[in-house]
Amino acid sequence: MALAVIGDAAAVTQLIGQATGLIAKIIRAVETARQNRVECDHLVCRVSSVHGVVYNLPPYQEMAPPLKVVNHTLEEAHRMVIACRNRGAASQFFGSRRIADCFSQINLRIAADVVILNLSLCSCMARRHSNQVLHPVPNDIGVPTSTIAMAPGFSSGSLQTQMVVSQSPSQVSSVSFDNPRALTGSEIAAATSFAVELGRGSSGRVYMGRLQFQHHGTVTVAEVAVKVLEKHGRHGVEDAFVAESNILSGLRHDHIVRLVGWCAEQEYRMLVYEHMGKGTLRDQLQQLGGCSSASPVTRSWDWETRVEMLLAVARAIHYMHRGADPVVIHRNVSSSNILLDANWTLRLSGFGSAVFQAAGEDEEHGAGGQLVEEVVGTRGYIDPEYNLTNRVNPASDVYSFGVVMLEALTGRPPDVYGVTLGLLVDSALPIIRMGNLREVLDGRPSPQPTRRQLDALDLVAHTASHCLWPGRQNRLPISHVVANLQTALQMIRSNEPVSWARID
Ligand SMILES: Nc1ncnc2c1ncn2[C@@H]1O[C@H](COP(=O)(O)OP(=O)(O)OP(=O)(O)O)[C@@H](O)[C@H]1O
Repeated sequence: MALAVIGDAAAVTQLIGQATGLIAKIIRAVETARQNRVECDHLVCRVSSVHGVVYNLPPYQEMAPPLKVVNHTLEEAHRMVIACRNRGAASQFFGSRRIADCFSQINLRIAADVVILNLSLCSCMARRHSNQVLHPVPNDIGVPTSTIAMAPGFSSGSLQTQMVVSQSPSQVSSVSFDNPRALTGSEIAAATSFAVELGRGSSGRVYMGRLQFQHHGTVTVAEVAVKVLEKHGRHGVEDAFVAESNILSGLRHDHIVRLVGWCAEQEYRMLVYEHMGKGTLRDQLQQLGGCSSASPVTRSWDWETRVEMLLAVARAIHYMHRGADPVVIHRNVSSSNILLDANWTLRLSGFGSAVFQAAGEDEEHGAGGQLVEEVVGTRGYIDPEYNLTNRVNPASDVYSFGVVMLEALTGRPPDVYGVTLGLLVDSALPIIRMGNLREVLDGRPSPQPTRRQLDALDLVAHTASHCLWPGRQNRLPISHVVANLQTALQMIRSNEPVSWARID
């Protein structure tokens, strides 16, 4: 009898738990549905403001590229609104979280497009008044009187700027890699028309430009990449800007991308880097982008080249962890953040999520790590321990680099493998750990690898496997990774047998 009463009580407690869970779910869904309406209202506001800007644009040919991007985004916004209007109330309610995300994404994209439209106009005007200097300046009421008529409802906190044309001759002083410096809006406007997009990342879009460089007294004009930071999800523009300008301007290494300067005028935050003309390591491994059949890398994209490139990245990471003061943790090492310049020199980039190691956190592979507010990084590369605990340390970069090594060995992307969707680490690593490297080895560099190549690649695979332990105290220190890759390269290059010891 007593047992039956206890049984009934447990069942009732379970039902109460279920009911409160459901109530919480419903409240959350109603809140999201309400938020959707707010996002929808924002969309209407943004779209009408874009209308105001676009309607009054001068019909300059240079404005075509940013206008095409705006039109593309507007078409998507239109499709979304139609889809949303045609969905039944019930399906809107149940899919409300997804709808909220889509609306907020499209709002951010429209905002970013308008920034680019304004910057392009600044740049275009600067070119048309080549002996005049243009400064984007804030306007009390946000209405740019001279060039762009404002849409009703735009406030001074909006993305609009006013063009002020001063009569002094345009004087863009040179830049140098040795001394990255603050650049003015007019210098950026003279450097790029924002017409050629080089790529997009989680913190912004990157455009082609040209700047005058000074090196040992010689002045040359060279291509640069201008990144316009934009608000994206929870990542603040300011955080990415401060991280990248502060951290990158202090780093000097042959295999780390070089910052030329930065611009922080009003709401604009821009970073200027040397131009890396041959795309990303990911593109190269996938034979995309700048990887034409005529490319020397494609033709000689053999095992020696791959190991050489891995060694270059490992040296860059070693410098951040052991040579830089304070130590820098990149937090987003991936093959898309490894870029190649016109001479095929490889450099690590994407420092928007990097952090300085906090004082006292000097254990490279300790169980701890510094607590960060948000886990950032790229799917497929994130250290599982950091993902679980929000604590990051240099061993998190070692893990991500382990994934890059797997990509170089298998030629596969980090998050799709074979017929099933999944992470490369989960599918390829167990095979490698069972000693069957050849089953997953990329066949493109050499269909029949030599004995010496196989031995060297075995060492690379062994090293990758020791970077990829879930527990960070078991992972190899980056100095051991560098030593093993050096040995592997020596083995591939040498005609003589190389005596070597792998370092675990
Ligand atoms: N210096 C450069 N030269 C040429 N192209 C570049 C350069 N920097 C970035 N890009 C291109 O722009 C893309 C995005 O850049 P980047 O990775 O720096 O952006 P991000 O917002 O920091 O990205 P994430 O944080 O997602 O790594 C790159 O994948 C590359 O295609």
